[in-house]
Amino acid sequence: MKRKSHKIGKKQSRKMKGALSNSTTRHLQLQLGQVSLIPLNQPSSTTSSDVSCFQNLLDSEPPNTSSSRVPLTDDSFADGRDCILSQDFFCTPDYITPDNQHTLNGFDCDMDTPCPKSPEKLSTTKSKRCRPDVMSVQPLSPTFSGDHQPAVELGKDSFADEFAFEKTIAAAKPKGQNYVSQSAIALRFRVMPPPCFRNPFLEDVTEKEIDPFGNQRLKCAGLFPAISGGDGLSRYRADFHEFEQIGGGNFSHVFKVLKRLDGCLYAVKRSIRPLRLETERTKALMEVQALAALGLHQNIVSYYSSWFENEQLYIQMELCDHSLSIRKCPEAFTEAQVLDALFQVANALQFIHEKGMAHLDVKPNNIYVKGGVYKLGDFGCATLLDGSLPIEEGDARYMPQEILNENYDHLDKVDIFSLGASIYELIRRLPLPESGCQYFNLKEGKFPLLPGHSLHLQNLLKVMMDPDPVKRPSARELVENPIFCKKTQRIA
Ligand SMILES: Nc1ncnc2c1ncn2[C@@H]1O[C@H](COP(=O)(O)OP(=O)(O)OP(=O)(O)O)[C@@H](O)[C@H]1O
Ligand SMILES: [Mg+2]
Repeated sequence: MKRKSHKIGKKQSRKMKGALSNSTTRHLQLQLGQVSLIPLNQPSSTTSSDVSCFQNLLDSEPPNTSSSRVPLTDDSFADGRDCILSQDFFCTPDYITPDNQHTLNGFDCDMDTPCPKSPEKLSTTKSKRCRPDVMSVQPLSPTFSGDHQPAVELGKDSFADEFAFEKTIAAAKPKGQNYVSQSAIALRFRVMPPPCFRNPFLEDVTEKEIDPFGNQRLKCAGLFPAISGGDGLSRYRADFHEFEQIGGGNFSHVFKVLKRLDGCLYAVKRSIRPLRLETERTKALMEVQALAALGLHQNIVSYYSSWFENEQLYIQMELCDHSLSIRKCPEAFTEAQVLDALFQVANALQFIHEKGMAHLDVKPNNIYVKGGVYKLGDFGCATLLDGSLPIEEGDARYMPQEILNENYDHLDKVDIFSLGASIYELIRRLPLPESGCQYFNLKEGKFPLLPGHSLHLQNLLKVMMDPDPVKRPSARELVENPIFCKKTQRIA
């Protein structure tokens, strides 16, 4: 059985809902739509309800253009009180999601491609406008100096409404009454940056280069937990619109999401159980660190970003169509399809092994397909070939006997065995046995004939699953096998 100590438990839902008064709603809509302004005399204890309101607005259906706008006579802006940027808002991105973005309307978006085309540039974009007499604050900009260049371009409709709205605010509000306090700026740029982790998969980087604040941070015990959603706002909810759950393993749920800011589809993987202990977080981070250290390869699922929230790890990845699990891919593979999958995953393994890493959890569930391209994912068991990192083997059904016996001398050949076992399963369309005679036969590379498939392929699978790791081909040798000759000629 798979042993991944960092990924167990049940999903914890933390939706903050709160009752909204009309004025608070308008106020928060304004925060979402324009700038973050909280009256100075509003007690800081209102933070949690503000958060709830903010969350509610994010969770709610996108309002239509006309009703989503803040009434032009909003009291909080007309009364001329001093305003300060909300503390909460410093911890969350400030941008304006186009009204139609949730449904992808207005985007020339092919749902099959991970990056739908951006909307065509409109002649009037918010970023081009100069608004000298309107206070404009961009919490994400490096300074709050009043440079009136919003970072986000808006659609035409949004633009017209926003413009009318801003004009009214400008008229209603006496000049010089708004300011951004120094303490607010300090909050935005927290005194200490969050911790930097050493990536164990990357060599030749000194500790100092990685974390120049390391010494100071020693004095700040307790900072580490603060990265787990300490401010109560959800980066996931703020940055992404969730469509549906597309997968779930023993330890994570995977969702198809739209990133609000760039309008592209991604997969976000969230650990099911909160990672309360530092050791758990460090272990979970290894998946991210392995992906990040590997870099790009067409047969490896691309990694974009990751963060902790509510003590759960979120990993933003390239969205693929589905995995090769029997459930998702029930039809039998032809020999040509099998060779295609074998060749492409072998390429991924060659890349991984040449970077000094082993995957250690190769199986159909962890091989994804995207437009005919096979991609290896789930690096939760990845480790270094030299044995300098802890080793946790993946699903025992796909593991060779030596690793189950804790012989870690040929970790690259573990992946070769697992790939052979995965291809065997793909051909048979039956789950591999978990115990019994057949289970042990497979560990010795013994399996019945595979009707409809060439002897060349069957012999290759047998040698990939040889009980002696030394006799198994390396990933490079596999890729160079003459069985793929036609294929490589085609690619060349
Ligand atoms: N980038 C992706 N695109 C599409 N589907 C994905 C992606 N990543 C994961 N999935 C789906 O989610 C499932 C679970 O993902 P993953 O294997 O990474 O989670 P896990 O909890 O580590 O699983 P395991 O039980 O294998 O340890 C996959 O089998 C696949 O169906
Ligand atoms: Mg998996």
